[in-house]
Amino acid sequence: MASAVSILSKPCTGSVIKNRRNSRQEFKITARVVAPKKPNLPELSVKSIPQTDLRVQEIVQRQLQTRTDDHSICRRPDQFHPEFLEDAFERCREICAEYAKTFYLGTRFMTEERQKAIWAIYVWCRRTDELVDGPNAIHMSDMVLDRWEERLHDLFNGRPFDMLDAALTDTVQKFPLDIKPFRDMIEGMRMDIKKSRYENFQELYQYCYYVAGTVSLMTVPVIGMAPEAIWDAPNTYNSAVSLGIGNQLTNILRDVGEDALRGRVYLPQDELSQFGLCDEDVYSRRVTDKWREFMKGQITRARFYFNEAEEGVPKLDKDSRWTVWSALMLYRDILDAIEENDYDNLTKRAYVGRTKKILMLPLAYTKSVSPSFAF
Ligand SMILES: CC(C)=CCC/C(C)=C/CC/C(C)=C/CC/C(C)=C/[C@@H]1[C@@H](COP(=O)(O)OP(=O)(O)O)[C@]1(C)CC/C=C(\C)CC/C=C(\C)CCC=C(C)C
Repeated sequence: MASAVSILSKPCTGSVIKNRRNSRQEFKITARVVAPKKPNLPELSVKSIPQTDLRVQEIVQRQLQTRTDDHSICRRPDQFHPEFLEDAFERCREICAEYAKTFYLGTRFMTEERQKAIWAIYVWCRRTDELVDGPNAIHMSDMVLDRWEERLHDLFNGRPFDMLDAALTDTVQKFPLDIKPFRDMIEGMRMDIKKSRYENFQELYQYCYYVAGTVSLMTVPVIGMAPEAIWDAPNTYNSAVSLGIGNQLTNILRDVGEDALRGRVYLPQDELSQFGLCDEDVYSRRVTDKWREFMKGQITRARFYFNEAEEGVPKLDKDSRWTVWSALMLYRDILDAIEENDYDNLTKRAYVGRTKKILMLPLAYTKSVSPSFAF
């Protein structure tokens, strides 16, 4: 994925931490991260593969290296009373179970420590999103986001503001999480309040990275990598970011009609006009042949990111692969559902039925253990 990678032209070395900071391993990165193969899109959309440098590899390198000294100050194992922490994680679990049933189900296949960490991350992401999308969004301003960012710094430095922040403080003390993806997500919220149109795919990609690619950078240190794949960490993180991008692009395609009701069009304006379309066509809610052709290209591109993501799953810790295959397949199926709706995402919301979701779980499990999907 061109935008999210910086080309690693020479090998570099360092120490890597797998989940727990005290289990370090030496690693050597020799991989050359290359721009992706172009998806088979109508010609007008191909040039939209982004080139923006989001400095993802800097985050990857930092996550792989020993935490810096300023983080060590907050490593006191007895910082929080165990009962307080238990309550904090229980609250995170409840929120995740209530608001994100599918994610919650996915986390149930993980170890207890990992589950708790993912719930804490989920809750932080949800609260961040609520600032701009929730009932108090009317009070949203740059100042509110600045204050939220200050709180983020505080919680990373062992000074949580409330119980839910404390769950994340405990998580960043146990797993090698970097603050940058969290700050980038806040940046995505800043972008969302300022912008309701995206000129081209590069701009849209940047938004998707901020609000979803960042989730991947937050979760990989928790779900862990296979020890034999550590040397390929940069490519694995790229695949992980692709999963976030694929998910967000899919969300956007699923929600075109709903977003339009809020005056938002998360589709590249230049591509709309290349297909002879404009905002008015979105607002009119009429599914025309032009719209169908346009949607085919958008769906192909979203699938391209899921295919990129697939390459990374076998490089994850074996205990996490089932969950990730499930997430990937569940979201990708939404694209099939849009096709099944004959590309009507203006008046209908595509969804994957319960039976299909349940049937998909053993398939995901088979992939997670099958040698043909092994690294
Ligand atoms: C089975 C299943 C779904 C498993 C869960 C996998 C998992 C650990 C996900 C992370 C959960 C998390 C911390 C979410 C944060 C909240 C957030 C911002 C979610 C956004 C998704 C859509 O949410 P929304 O509620 O708007 O959508 P619905 O209306 O409910 O459809 C996001 C768009 C982000 C999604 C991003 C990911 C799922 C990426 C997660 C990355 C990995 C698990 C690493 C994968 C690694 C490789 C190598 C492929």
